[in-house]
Amino acid sequence: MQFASIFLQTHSKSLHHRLTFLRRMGGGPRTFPGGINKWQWKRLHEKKAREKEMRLLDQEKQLYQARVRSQIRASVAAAENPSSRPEKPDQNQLNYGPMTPDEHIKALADRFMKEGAEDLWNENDGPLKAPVNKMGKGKSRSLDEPIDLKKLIAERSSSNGGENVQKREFLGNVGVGVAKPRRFSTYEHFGKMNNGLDLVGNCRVGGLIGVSNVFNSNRFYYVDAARTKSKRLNFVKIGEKSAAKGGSDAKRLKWPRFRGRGVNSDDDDSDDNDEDDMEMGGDRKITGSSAALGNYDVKRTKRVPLELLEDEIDLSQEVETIREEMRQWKSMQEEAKDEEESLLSAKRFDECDISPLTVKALTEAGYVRMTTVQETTLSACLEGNDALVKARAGTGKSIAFLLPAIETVLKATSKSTNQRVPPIYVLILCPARELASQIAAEANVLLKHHDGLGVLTLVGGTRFKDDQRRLESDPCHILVATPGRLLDHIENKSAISVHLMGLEMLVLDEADRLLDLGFRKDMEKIVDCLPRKRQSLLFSATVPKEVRRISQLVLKREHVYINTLGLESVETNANVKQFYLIAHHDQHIPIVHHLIKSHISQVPEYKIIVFCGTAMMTSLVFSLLREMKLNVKELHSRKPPLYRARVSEEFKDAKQAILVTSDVSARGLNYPDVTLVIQNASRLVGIPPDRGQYIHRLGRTGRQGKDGEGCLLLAPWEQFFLDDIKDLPLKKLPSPELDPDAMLKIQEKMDQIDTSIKEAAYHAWLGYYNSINAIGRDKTTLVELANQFAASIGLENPPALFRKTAVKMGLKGIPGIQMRK
Ligand SMILES: Nc1ncnc2c1ncn2[C@@H]1O[C@H](COP(=O)(O)OP(=O)(O)OP(=O)(O)O)[C@@H](O)[C@H]1O
Repeated sequence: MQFASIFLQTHSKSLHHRLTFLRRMGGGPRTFPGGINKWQWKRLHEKKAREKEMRLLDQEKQLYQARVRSQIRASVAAAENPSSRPEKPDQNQLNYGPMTPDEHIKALADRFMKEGAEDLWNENDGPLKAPVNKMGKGKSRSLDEPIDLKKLIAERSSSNGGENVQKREFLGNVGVGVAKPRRFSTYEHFGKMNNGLDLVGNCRVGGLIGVSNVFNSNRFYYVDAARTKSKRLNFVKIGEKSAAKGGSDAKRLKWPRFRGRGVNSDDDDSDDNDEDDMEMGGDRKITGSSAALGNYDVKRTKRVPLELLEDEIDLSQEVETIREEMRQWKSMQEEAKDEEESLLSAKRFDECDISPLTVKALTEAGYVRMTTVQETTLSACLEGNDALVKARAGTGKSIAFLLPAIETVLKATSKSTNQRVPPIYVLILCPARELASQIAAEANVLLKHHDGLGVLTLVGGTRFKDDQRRLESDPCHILVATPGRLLDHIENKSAISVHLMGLEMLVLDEADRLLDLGFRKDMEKIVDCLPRKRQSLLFSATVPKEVRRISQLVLKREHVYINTLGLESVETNANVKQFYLIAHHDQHIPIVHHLIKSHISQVPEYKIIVFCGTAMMTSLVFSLLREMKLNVKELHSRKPPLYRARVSEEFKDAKQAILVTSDVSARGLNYPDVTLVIQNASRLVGIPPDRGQYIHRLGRTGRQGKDGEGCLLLAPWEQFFLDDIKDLPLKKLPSPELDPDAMLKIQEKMDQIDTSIKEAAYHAWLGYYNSINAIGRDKTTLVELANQFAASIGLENPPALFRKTAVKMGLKGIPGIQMRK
């Protein structure tokens, strides 16, 4: 101890000197994390700052490209139809049309501008106002006329930039000929430089000071002051900059394009000379030094001149792509117009070879001219041919088969003598009760003046005995039935088989549905009981190849195939705008709610149908939307027949209503003036089982040439379905911004919904997804999906429930679940 104290006394002074010396020479104490010295620390952070800078430059480049594209788009669109789109759409309203240039740019900015670069975007951004109005001075430009971007830019510059250049307003501005000056930050500091120049400064990350007319000055300076925790501003004095370069504005700097950091190393030295001296308001001097450790990340990077960027982008290709898009959109619109025109043919009913009494009834019902499908099929059917007819939804197929059906009955009754059992001459089969009732109602309209001819329906949900009584007491010539109930009668040896002995014509409406696996067996049995000598007519909006093959089951070999669509055209109505939206499951219900609300706000006489995968899911979605105080009705197979009939009638007559329904309403039902069809919030609603069903569901809107909209909602893993409908003109919608309050409320309401409804929906969901085999396609296990689904509807203890359900349903071979023996 003593030795130590003597040593300290004698050496303390020199030790102190040595330590001091060491500190000076060695870069100070090791206070930086990781044991690195201050220079390493500085270099590390400079590197990070450079990387960040690169990212921002890249994002800005993409935004620039987007702006150029948008500019072209605006000019082409405006040239074609200056008033076609509003300049600034109402943000609260959902717009299903093509994005305006503004929306397009904003969407791109949202996509690219991440990581602290949000400030590069603000509301003043966006494309020019339709340039043709100013530039073309009223002249309209043709789509094919080449767009001279340079000229366009120069004209913009001269029209709005001249004054700015004189005044030298330093307003941030990126883009080609941007009409409005752009401010890049939410925090802006306006001041006057002591040389009299106006200045807009910036104290947020990504702040950018530019010159308002980029094509005259070519300079951008980047100032990042966010990391300097003090409120100090860091500006680059642009006036000095040009002086330092010894050049006027006319002299361009040869900066390389996005090379390395996007900064010309040649200019780095001169930048140092410029060191950030700037006076604001003539009395405040702001100084920043890049040599100071605290300011290591103060950047004064020159942005790449936009002219150079312009060279880099292959504009001709961009122009061509955009032109092509515009052409497609235009041709779609024209097609929609043609569609409306071509729906009705020139031929009138009174010119046809049909009973004058039928013509009278048609005229009274307001039908004077035939639709295309009616005109095309009538003569072939009257000649007695078997026919397979394909025509778009809502084009009048029902009357197309009812007219020859009535003629058949008239011919048959005129021939027949008094028979003990009055025969049914025409049997019309269709897949759903509501559709059967609708067809019967339409037939009654046409039979109005045909005394003694009658129509009857045989559908499920009614008492068997009642059917029998009606058949006996009220003999009919035309029977409209669903396959299940008709087969019940045939198998129970009711009088129906005898009535059907005299059958002359069999009609299958929605033939592809009746011949698919769900109904095939029933159909085979029914057809076996019918006389072979008959005429058969098959009608549908979709006729897949396999259905054509199976149609031999019903049709004669020498039948005619009438396709009113033409080979090239799509199966959906051109006047229906189709969109799809991909979003995670937990967002689906809020999105459905959002879509409905937006639509209601835009369309006063709205009529919306939301399609769900199963009856129980329909029930769940209905309960939730009702809790959200929406004017909803529910229609699915679990509801009693009278209730179904009432709801269907109410929705038909309603001016404002929302129908949440299962596929019982997907086909044939003619609800007038439906404005929007939503299919499908997959978790809770369910993607359509196939392409055909998508088309039929969509066909509930845009009927008789009217306008309509359809939105398909998919979960990310359900995107495979898009392959099945890739030939249809669907456009992708960006995910909407959901109202957090509404989301919260939906969550609350979901918690209030009865657990039994949720469990039933969950059970139905399992069966549904198992049946459409979605799991195999996506390699996602049903268990995972089931758990996600359960969580999204707030169902507790889903694994146990799943096991129970899986065992009950006999779901085998599903990855991720062990079946108990
Ligand atoms: N010649 C006509 N003139 C005017 N309207 C007609 C004519 N023919 C049918 N309509 C009307 O067109 C609408 C659609 O008819 P219909 O239900 O028969 O279409 P569809 O082709 O069978 O549709 P889906 O494929 O959905 O079953 C109905 O409201 C019907 O009254």
